[in-house]
Amino acid sequence: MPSPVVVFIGAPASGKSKIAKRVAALLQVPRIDTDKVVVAEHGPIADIFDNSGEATFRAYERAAVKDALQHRAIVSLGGGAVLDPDTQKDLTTVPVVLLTVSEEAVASRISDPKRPLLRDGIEAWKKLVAARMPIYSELAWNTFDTSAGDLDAIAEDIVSWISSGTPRQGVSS
Ligand SMILES: Nc1ncnc2c1ncn2[C@@H]1O[C@H](COP(=O)(O)OP(=O)(O)O)[C@@H](O)[C@H]1O
Ligand SMILES: O=C(O)C1=C[C@@H](OP(=O)(O)O)[C@@H](O)[C@H](O)C1
Ligand SMILES: [Mg+2]
Repeated sequence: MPSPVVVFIGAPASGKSKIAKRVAALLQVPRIDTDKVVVAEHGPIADIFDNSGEATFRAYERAAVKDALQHRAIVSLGGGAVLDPDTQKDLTTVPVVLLTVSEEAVASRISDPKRPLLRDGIEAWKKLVAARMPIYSELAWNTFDTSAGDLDAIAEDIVSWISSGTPRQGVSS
């Protein structure tokens, strides 16, 4: 069965969707963003949370992740997708890139109302990230920080790592 070239995980607004798009373009491989799949199938994420609740969103998300992981693609997950135990299990066998971002750098990126879990702003982001970091770190084969530097340069660094055979480097401090 085909499997992803690389899967992006990490905090909301760490740059997963944007960087995955650039990496896919550089490598000329299809890109699948699981949030985009959920939106195409079920409508805006904020509406799903408001009308049906987070559990329903997570079920839609898990279905999108399960399908995405069966394609040879660059895959970007939503920040909370790794909370699902089956997704954690699935991610043990594919190259996983963790994107990180500092609290200072992310502050200006999270005003977008599309993320219902961040309606309380930076404090909500900090809590989410602190709770999830053990899972992110456990799954990551390599980590790239997006706090500084432009998106194209970060994407090029990630492509170099992929081209070198995705060696496991763990989480940089
Ligand atoms: N290195 C960066 N420099 C500047 N802006 C960035 C950088 N990385 C991400 N962003 C911005 O942060 C926002 C969130 O990016 P996105 O790819 O949607 O993150 P995620 O998918 O991780 O939530 C976007 O507006 C994007 O342009
Ligand atoms: O962190 C989360 O739980 C979420 C992150 C979002 O994706 P991004 O990480 O791409 O912003 C999106 O899946 C949803 O709003 C929930
Ligand atoms: Mg995204």
